[in-house]
Amino acid sequence: MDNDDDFTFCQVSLPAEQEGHETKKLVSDIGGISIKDDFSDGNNNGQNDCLLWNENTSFKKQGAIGSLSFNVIDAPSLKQSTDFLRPVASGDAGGSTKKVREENVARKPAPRAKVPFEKGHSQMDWLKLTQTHPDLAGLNGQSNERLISMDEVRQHQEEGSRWTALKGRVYNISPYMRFHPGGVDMLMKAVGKDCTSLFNKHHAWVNAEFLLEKCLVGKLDDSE
Ligand code: HEM
Repeated sequence: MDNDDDFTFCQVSLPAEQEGHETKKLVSDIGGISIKDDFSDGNNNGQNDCLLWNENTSFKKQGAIGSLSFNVIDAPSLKQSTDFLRPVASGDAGGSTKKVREENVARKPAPRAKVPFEKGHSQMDWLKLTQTHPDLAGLNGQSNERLISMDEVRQHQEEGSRWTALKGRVYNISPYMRFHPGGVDMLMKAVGKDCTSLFNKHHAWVNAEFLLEKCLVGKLDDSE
């Protein structure tokens, strides 16, 4: 082989008389092996190391083949993280594999509700706009640190000045409308309101503070 990174998996059949014993042995060995996705660059204190398992997993052995590194871990330490694969308690031991498969089919993730973005309205286009537009929030020189009441948020629902409160901050989301991956209609539900719970319901992982930084008009006055 010219390149160490090239490898091929192939299925190998064993002679019939060995198959039962050997297969059992291989299955139990495979149960204890897991491939580690090694993104660590030595500067991140191993923060990216646990992409495939949680940090409670104990490593028995580490090694490398060419540029691929691997860890052998205790199968029991995986027990917790693979709990979702286990069948519901049942007296039927023989049917358990089938049940596991059926459960996995039943647990399809909910379909994504993303809408295709219009030309020139990708997330990358939005980031470019935030770097170049002088006043996305429409502040006209006002400070974006003033306290804003919910009452004032409710009054801003007009094109060009649609406000929402999110996690204690008030944003003018008008310029972001057509860039929102969930669509304009969804984002309209946030206008004139505190949209924190709606936001968290759909995508608590989204970093709105960063995305809407340039749309900030003030801090929500929660003294009401
Ligand atoms: C106000 C600030 C908001 C920001 C900055 C924002 C941003 C985003 C981003 C970045 C995505 C893509 C997420 C991903 O690819 O994983 C997204 C998707 C989405 N957003 Fe929002 N969003 C906001 C508010 C809302 C609100 C209030 C709703 C609901 C009423 C909503 C509904 C959705 C939906 C349905 C999707 C598609 C979900 C999916 O990808 O599965 N968003 N939003």
